[in-house]
This record gives sequence, C-alpha cells and structure tokens, in this order.
Amino acid sequence: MTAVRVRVPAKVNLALRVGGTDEQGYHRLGTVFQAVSLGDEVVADDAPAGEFRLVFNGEGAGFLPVDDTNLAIKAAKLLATRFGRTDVGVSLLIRKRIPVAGGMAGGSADAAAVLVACTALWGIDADREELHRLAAELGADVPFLLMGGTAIGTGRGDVLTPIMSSGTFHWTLALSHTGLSTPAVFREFDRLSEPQDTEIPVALLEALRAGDAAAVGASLVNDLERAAISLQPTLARTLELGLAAGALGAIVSGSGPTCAFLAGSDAHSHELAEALAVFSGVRAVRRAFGPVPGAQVLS
Ligand SMILES: C[C@@](CO)(OP(=O)(O)O)[C@H](O)COP(=O)(O)OP(=O)(O)OC[C@H]1O[C@@H](n2ccc(N)nc2=O)[C@H](O)[C@@H]1O
Ligand SMILES: Nc1ncnc2c1ncn2[C@@H]1O[C@H](COP(=O)(O)OP(=O)(O)O)[C@@H](O)[C@H]1O
Repeated sequence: MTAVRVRVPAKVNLALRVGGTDEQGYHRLGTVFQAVSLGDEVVADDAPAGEFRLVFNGEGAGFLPVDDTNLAIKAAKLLATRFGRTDVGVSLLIRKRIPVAGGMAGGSADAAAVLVACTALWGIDADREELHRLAAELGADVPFLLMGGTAIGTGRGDVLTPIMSSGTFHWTLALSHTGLSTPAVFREFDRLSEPQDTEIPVALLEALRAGDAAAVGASLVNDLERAAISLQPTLARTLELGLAAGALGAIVSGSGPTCAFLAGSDAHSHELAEALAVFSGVRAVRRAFGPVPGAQVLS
C-alpha cells in the first residue's frame, strides 16, 4: 500500500461551560466546538509488523515525545490491538502547525488523524461509530477532531451533536511563548471558582445559524479563561489588544493559552494579526477560518 496522507483541523471552543466533576475527576462540560483551518498533516507509511515510528516537523519538533507516551502512537496501537492486527506496523510523519499545549487540541488532532490514516493503510473495516469509540478512549477532544464542522459537546466534551452554522468565520490566533497544561488549568479553575451551570448561550447558537459574526463575537464564553489568565497573566493584555484593534470577540481557546480573535473578514483578520504581532507577550500570530471538515484522507 502507498502512504496515506491525512489532514486534520484544530479546534476553538466558542463556548466552554464547566460544571462539577464525575467519579474519575473529569469535569462535565457544555461546549461548542468549531474546527478551524490551522491544521496538522499526518503521513502514514508501512513499517514492519510491531514497529511504530514517529517523526515530527514544524511546531514542537525536537521536544515532543515520539515514544509510546505520544497520543499519535497510542492511537495507532489502540487501533491495531482492538482489531487484532498483530501483522501491522506504521511509520508516521506529522507536519505540525497546531501550537503545542495551546488549547487547540493538537495532540488530540494528531490522534484522530492517525486513526483515520491507519484505518486506510491497514485496510481495516471500521465505521465512524467504532472510530468515535476509540477516539473517546484516547481523550475527551479526540472525537470532535474526527467529526469536524461545528458541534455541541456534552459529557466530558465527547458526546457530540452537530449544529447548524452558516458562512465562514475568520480568526486571528495569538500564540504564547509557553504552553499551559490542561489538567493544571482545570485544577486552577477548581481553586478559583464554583462549578458553573453548563448551559450554552442560546444567542450563540442563533448567531451561528444566522452566520452573524458580530453576534457570535458578542456571545463567546469560556469558563476556563479566568484560570488560564491566572496562570499566564499576560493573556489579559493580549485579549485587550485584540479588542482594541477591533476584534468582534476575543477568547482564550479552551484551556489556553492561545487567544482567538474573531474578525469580520479575511482582510480584517490580517489587520488584527498585524496589531497583535507587535506585542512581546505574543510568540506568533496565525490566521484561520472555520468551520472545516474533520480528519480526512488526502491521498
Ligand atoms: C479543555 C479542552 C476543551 O475542549 O481542550 P483543550 O483546550 O485542553 O485542548 C478539553 O476539555 C480537554 O480535552 P483533552 O485535552 O482531550 O483532555 P483529556 O486528555 O481527556 O484530559 C486531560 C485532563 O484534563 C482534565 N479534564 C479534561 C476534560 C474534562 N472534561 N474534564 C477534565 O477535568 C482532566 O484532569 C484530565 O486528566
Ligand atoms: N501528537 C502530539 N502533539 C502535541 N502534543 C502531544 C502529542 N502527543 C502528546 N502530546 C502531549 O500533550 C500535551 C498537550 O498538548 P496539546 O494537545 O498540543 O495541547 P492542548 O491539550 O492544550 O490542546 C503536550 O504537552 C504534549 O507533551
């Protein structure tokens, strides 16, 4: 079989409401995910049976683990084990653009892409539901990166319902110099706040359906934002700068520290990028649009 190439998006949480914890310490969530065009690419090629290799280029190359602790290797091994395929191996190349530990679900995206790539490479007959189950075992965000588009996530964020969204939304993303650990941000949330009700603002759902970017911008909400800012105080300044430059809305993406700014057009997202790039608290700026599809085979 020739190599399989898969593209996978990152995500932004347009709403992230955080409730109490379940028996395993996971928080109940009410979230609205949007898949965005800043994505990774995974190339999966044959390797001898039992060999699982991984190489990165781009974001994180050189410091991300490439052993069994990497979610991409975990995904390949889980798929092989669950389908009883002791005859397979894989050589993975990940071209990484999603910031590492940035609140955009980069590791989860790679895991979703590997599930899709290895299913094709190994000729496994798995339907979307079986892949969704494996994805949820790998992490709360992984199922959404398989699905893409725009969806409400409940439970741990892994129970998904696709929702209507019209038009294209333009984003400017401000990346931080250092990442934030998701468990650390949830712990800080627990320290600072009472669990919230996990209801998603109706105004956000209506604005998405209407494709009204200004109304979407006004209804963005993230219950983890205060905790992320507490751990990385410069984020408050980054958010202020984007709003002062005319962003329709500004939010920390998921557990952070990437800040997402909603623009009115592609040209507007360029202007926001220029305004944010000069701030020393910002390592780099990226532009993206959404919604886009989930993990997809390209060749
Ligand atoms: C916060 C969110 C918002 O979409 O994403 P990020 O912004 O980190 O990408 C997600 O809930 C993150 O999902 P994901 O990164 O897949 O989390 P997992 O690997 O399953 O869990 C990592 C850790 O985060 C905490 N966790 C995660 C999900 C959840 N609903 N409650 C939690 O308390 C737990 O401490 C868990 O051990
Ligand atoms: N394929 C991967 N890409 C990125 N990070 C990974 C990957 N596999 C494991 N990780 C680990 O997961 C942690 C969280 O990374 P990531 O998924 O990028 O962030 P977030 O959960 O904030 O969206 C990183 O610190 C990294 O060590």
